Amino acid sequence: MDTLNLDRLSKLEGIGCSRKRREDPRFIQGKGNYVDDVKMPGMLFGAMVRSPYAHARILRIDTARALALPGVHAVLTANDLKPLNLHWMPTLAGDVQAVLADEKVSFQNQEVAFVVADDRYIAADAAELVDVEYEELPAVVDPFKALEPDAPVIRDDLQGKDSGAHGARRHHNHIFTWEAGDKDRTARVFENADITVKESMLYQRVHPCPLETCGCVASFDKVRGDLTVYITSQAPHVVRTVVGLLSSIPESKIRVISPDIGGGFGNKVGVYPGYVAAIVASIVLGRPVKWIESRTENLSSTAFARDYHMTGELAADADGRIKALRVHVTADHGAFDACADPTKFPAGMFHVCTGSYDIPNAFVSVDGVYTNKFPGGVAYRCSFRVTEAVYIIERMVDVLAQKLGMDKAEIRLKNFIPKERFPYQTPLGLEYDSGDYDTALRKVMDAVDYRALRAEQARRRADPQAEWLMGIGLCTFTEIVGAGPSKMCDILGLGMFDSCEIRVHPDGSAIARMGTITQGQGHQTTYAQIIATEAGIPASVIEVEEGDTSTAPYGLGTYGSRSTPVAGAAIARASRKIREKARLIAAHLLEVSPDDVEFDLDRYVVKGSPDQFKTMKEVAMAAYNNVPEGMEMGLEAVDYYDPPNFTFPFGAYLCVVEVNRYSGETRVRQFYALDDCGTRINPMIIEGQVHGGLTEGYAVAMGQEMPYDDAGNLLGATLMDYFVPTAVETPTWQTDFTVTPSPHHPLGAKGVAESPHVGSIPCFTSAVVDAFAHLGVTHMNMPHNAYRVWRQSHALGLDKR
Ligand code: PCD
Ligand SMILES: [Cu+]
Repeated sequence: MDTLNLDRLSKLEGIGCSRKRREDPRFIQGKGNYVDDVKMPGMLFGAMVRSPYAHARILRIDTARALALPGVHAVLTANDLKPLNLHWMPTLAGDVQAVLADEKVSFQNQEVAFVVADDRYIAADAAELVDVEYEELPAVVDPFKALEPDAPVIRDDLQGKDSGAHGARRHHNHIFTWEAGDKDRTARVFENADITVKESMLYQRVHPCPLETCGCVASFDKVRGDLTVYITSQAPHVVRTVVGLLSSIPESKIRVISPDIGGGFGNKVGVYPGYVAAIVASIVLGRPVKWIESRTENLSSTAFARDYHMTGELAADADGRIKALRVHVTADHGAFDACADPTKFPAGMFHVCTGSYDIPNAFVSVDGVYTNKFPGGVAYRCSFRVTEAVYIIERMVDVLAQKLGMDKAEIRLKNFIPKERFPYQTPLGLEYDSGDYDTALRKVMDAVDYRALRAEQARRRADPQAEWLMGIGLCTFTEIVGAGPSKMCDILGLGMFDSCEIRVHPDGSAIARMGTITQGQGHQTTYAQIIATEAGIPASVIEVEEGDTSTAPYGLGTYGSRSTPVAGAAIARASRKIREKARLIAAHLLEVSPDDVEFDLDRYVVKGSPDQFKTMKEVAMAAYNNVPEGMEMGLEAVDYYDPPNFTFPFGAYLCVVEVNRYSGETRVRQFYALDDCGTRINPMIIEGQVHGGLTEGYAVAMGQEMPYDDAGNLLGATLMDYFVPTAVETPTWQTDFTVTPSPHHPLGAKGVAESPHVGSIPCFTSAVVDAFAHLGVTHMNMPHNAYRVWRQSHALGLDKR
């Protein structure tokens, strides 16, 4: 391209450009607008009264003392919600959840009553004046114990129901059994295999812990009958539909606005009791009501992640060819099944657990179980149980390599799905769109000099005095993102498409609106880049707006790295519709046939005579005064995109750790992350997303957990206990990429934001275990904090001086 064209190209700041983030100037100046910044005239504040017990009968609630406190306007309990039929609400998983506890509580910090007062302080004081009399019941926090015959009944409301939203229930605390694959054939392969390995592991309960906690401001206008809800939600349209269904207010009278969001990470997909309570309070009192969670409320009641007890088995030939995979999961869902998954998949996309490998036979089953823990099961930087799936397969491949005495990299290279085999049908029912795993892993091995690392490790292992043990971890993962094809994926019956609407103004600038909502990812920056390339409008004059249901087209929201695969495609297609109409207008202006005009970056050129052209800016003006005979005025387009399949980003990660045999301290010496997300829209944003995902992966692998005591007390729901790494703890990341475009996405782009989280977690475990692997250790459960790692060292006698 000559310099003139390069100049025009760079002015567009389109796909592939590391354009600076449009949203940052307001964030770094403290000018963001979050839910807690919303202030309305006459606004009241709500606070929750919560249960101190994990399991108890409620004998009596006395609100008199609270109501007597000056400044208190109302105290809502289940009894107030009953006439409205709102004391229970449906969950995304087809279960129901108590909004305010009805007769009994089933987890610690469960919502019992909602106090509304003039300000936060009065509300908090009044919450302490609500007298609740409990009769404590035995609690169960272990899903295996919950399935014992005489285990306490957690859900009285389900007694006698032998089936639920996902089929048969075989015990009063059993929720569902979900299966995929061929059980009998897989069993036969295991019986006849040369080698089999088996390992059980816990992917511990964690919490997404966004910086901004959950909250909303509900405002019901009694005169007009309109309900406006400002909410920190990853799916504002879905919230509008749910609120409409629950309240019988028509959706046309409900406006849901997600303003700036201080991180979502799956925590802000669901509808929580606090939202319902604030909305009801606003309707009852006719005044705006704000409810904002405290940190402890966030960490103990809205949406945990993981809590998967997994057993994996692999069958292989003596030379290391994998023949079959079998996995069983006991999934602890807490007291209500509120997992945020597409309706048909109670274990999300767990069946991506055959990973990057060509495994001919597989069978997976998942049992969901109730315990006295808070509900959730959200996709914490993971597209619905994908991180659990990647964890089990990556761990099992390591375990198999160990049993065979093979190198971890070698066994992977031997079993990868070859790139010629895509689209690839997995034995668990998915079709991978594209991949090139071999190239990715080899690139990483070269970049880090894998052989030299192994040689260094061998020397270290041979030295009995070495204080620091060296471990090398590998992970070659396949993600599944972009939920999803409506034939497979829906939420409450709504297909998981997404949308884009673009309006080009007479001066050539534009506004674009989508059904997704950024929580920090930078959509305002990257979406404009797609339009720039596809419609020839400079990104700098495109406003991107999301999150207001009164202006944005309906969409299912942002989670599961679905924005690029789904909304990104809608944006490309809407832009192409604009481009097509613009071409007809340009031809009209140039007085030639439309077939003789072609699109060139930012203009329409008469084929063969580059001097004859109309710029997109000129066309935009003409769209409002001079269009071809019979054409409608204006220049706008809408697109609703229902993807034909998911996209399957992948990556190869390597981690080197140093483990102190005396203290258990683990230092990450090197972390090399190669990601392939197909076509890259903004390389700088991708790198930032990868850094963020790796840091959250480090958090989960090395420190995050939500432990309970036997009475069901959550130990440590504060940031004193719950590990959120700062710049001090965070290792240095090295990033790299390959580009394998998705064949079915209009831009070839796949999601990227979750991959680093999903891929890094097993990589850290792989590295820590590897430090002890020569002594026969095959697995260590997370989190790999110093105490737990020291215990391993101690068990092997390594900590003796
Ligand atoms: N190829 C490509 C891809 C992508 N990109 C970019 O990057 C980003 C991202 O993307 P994605 O992957 O598509 O994704 P989304 O959908 O957008 O998002 C979501 C994600 O995102 C992440 N990241 C982040 N960041 C921030 N800052 N914040 C937040 O919150 C967050 N979150 C997280 C999570 S968790 Mo879930 O919800 O759990 O499921 S899911 C998730 C954006 O901006 C885009 O545009 C590009 O450029 N290229
Ligand atoms: Cu997940």
